[in-house]
Amino acid sequence: NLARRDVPIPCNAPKELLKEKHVEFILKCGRDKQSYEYIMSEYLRMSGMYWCLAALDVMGKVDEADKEEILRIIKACQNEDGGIAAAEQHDSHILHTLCAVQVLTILNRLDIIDVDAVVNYTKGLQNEDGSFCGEKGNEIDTRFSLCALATLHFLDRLDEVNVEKAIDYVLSCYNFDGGFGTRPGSESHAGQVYCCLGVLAITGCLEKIDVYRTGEWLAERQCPSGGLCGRPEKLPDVCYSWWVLASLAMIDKLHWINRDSMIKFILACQDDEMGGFADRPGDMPDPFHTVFGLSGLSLLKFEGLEPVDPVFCMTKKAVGRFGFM
Ligand SMILES: COc1ccc(S(=O)(=O)N2Cc3cc(-c4ccc(C=O)o4)ccc3N(Cc3cncn3C)C[C@H]2Cc2ccc(O)cc2)cc1
Ligand SMILES: [Zn+2]
Repeated sequence: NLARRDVPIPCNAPKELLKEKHVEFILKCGRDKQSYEYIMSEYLRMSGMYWCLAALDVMGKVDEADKEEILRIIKACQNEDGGIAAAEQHDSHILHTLCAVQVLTILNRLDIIDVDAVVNYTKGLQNEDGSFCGEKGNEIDTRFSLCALATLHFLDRLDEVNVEKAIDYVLSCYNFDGGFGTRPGSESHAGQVYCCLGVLAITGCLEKIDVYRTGEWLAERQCPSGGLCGRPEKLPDVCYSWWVLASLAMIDKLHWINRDSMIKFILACQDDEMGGFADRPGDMPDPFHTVFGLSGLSLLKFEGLEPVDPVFCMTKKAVGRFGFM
């Protein structure tokens, strides 16, 4: 049917932030190492650590994390090629390399890894046309351009790759509708818009696109429920809230979204028993949707949360660790 698919918000959905429950939910995720979820999510471990730590940081509770255990795992996950893997004995990947660098930036402990080796690994992923692979010789995706440039940004080593070509490649993925896709000519998707705007924000080139056109494409993602979806006809999902809100914040068009209905949708995605956020009201919560729900609320200036940086989905405090910011 032509009516945009949407999700009803149950009348008994949570209407306030259940902060203490979310802290408990996140701390439990890393504690029970025998649980089915923990073992099955090994391929996500490094990313999961970032999603959990970033969620604690937005809530001002980083000190509750087991820092020594986190540092031990990250040290054990740096491979010979300089990259960092999801877990021990896994292959390096730029997604997990960035997550590890983000965790170490939040903890201010970049000293525990071989930074030069990480830079060398990341450089090796750039192709002739300026694009990046996620791992050597594998698929190309604008997501990996953001991961590579964000990694080098935190290591203050952006000059080690061809930034001009990286920008040209991202601009070659800019679509007529104001969105961005995974590769030139690919369909616009909120996640790719977020990654491509992130590359342009890190390199100070946001003026190279039509921010009004892109702002319109982003604002059109809001559904009657207040939720945001990644593409037309997709159901709203709290992680899309982050991709769209962070993208709007980067181009200073956050006010183009209805703030009240957006907050109502995100709060409705909380699980009032276990804590945590699900992708939409009533589904199972997970750390991924929890960090993006909390960070989306923070961008909307919801009280009781630390201000976050829209490009990196980390607190401004953690990102501003460097003098040069
Ligand atoms: C449970 O099914 C999935 C599906 C995809 C993935 S993913 O790694 O390719 N990824 C991130 C992602 C993570 C979770 C999740 C569950 C438990 C944990 C523990 O920390 O994390 C759940 C979903 C998810 N997806 C899939 C998704 C989210 N909303 C709708 N969907 C279909 C996103 C997916 C891609 C991704 C996005 C951002 C990013 O930084 C990394 C990966 C992971 C689990
Ligand atoms: Zn989602």
